[in-house]
Amino acid sequence: MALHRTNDESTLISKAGVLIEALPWLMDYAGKIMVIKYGGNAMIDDELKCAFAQDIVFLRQCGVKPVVVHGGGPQISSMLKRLDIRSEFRGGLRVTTPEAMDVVRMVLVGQVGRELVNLINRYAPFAVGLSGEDAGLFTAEPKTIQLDGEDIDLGQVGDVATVNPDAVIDLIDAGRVPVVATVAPGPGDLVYNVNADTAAAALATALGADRLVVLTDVAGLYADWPDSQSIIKEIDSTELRQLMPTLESGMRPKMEACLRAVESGVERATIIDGRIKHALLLEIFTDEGMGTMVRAAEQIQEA
Ligand SMILES: Nc1ncnc2c1ncn2[C@@H]1O[C@H](COP(=O)(O)OP(=O)(O)O)[C@@H](O)[C@H]1O
Ligand SMILES: CC(=O)N[C@@H](CCC(=O)OP(=O)(O)O)C(=O)O
Repeated sequence: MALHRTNDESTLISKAGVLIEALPWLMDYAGKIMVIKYGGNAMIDDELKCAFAQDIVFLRQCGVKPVVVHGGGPQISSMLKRLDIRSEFRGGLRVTTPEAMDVVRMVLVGQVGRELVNLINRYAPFAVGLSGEDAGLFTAEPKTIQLDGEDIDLGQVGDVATVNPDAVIDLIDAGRVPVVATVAPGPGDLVYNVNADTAAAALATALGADRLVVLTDVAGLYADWPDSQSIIKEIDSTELRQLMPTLESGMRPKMEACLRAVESGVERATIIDGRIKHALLLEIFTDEGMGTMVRAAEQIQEA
């Protein structure tokens, strides 16, 4: 025999309220492709990683088609340190020597990707890991940047040159959840290190995804970093373009990626705080949402 634990009526009503609040969002997003970028800085501990995996399974069970693109910057840095290989960031990107590239590939594909696949598959056999090297998913072209008017050589760092999303679409159609690591083949028979935000935006565009959601380690985009009063709730692409030169470090490739995505047809790109448990579900299924949402200026005018 099992007895009911007594819950007062208001607790029960508020539980039902949470479910009902999700209803319009469930109806809106069923059948839609959502690219979710999981940054290495948001993979703080096992509990958070498990909660992320649960959120992905939850989305999939609700009929959403989630595609995970993962980072792993801090995990790469710690392995490079253990192996005594020097690495530095310029303009938010890791200068990648051939020696460092072996480590990037090993950590992203063989460690971070594998772990996420296993966490999701604890619930149901949905997740399949792949990288830009699989089935021609991405090709890379060497990335160059300018800092203070100077050309910077980033080594084996790539931008996405082409995307062939067929393998990802096959997996989605089979009810799977693709989990993508962002290394990609490019010129000179080399493999390139592609920033995960950049790759997520390119994949979201190629898939015609409805949404790009980026989990990171801040509450959102700050207009005046690090003034905590300056977190932006919503910004359009024109305003973001103006803010771009003021952005520092990892936020620059991230916001560039969001800009590219919304200007290429992704309806919304959102930056959320992945340090909060179940941030993804809170963003997708609550009216309030989380973090900073970017939309194309033209789209807001049309609405
Ligand atoms: N304007 C800004 N708003 C928010 N964060 C910023 C801003 N400028 C710089 N940052 C930094 O960018 C970091 C996020 O980028 P990054 O470390 O590359 O994250 P991830 O590993 O999730 O890709 C934040 O932790 C913060 O230190
Ligand atoms: C070129 C470049 O910087 N590549 C990144 C790839 C991983 C990544 O983007 O991870 P996060 O999302 O956790 O930052 C790196 O080597 O760290």
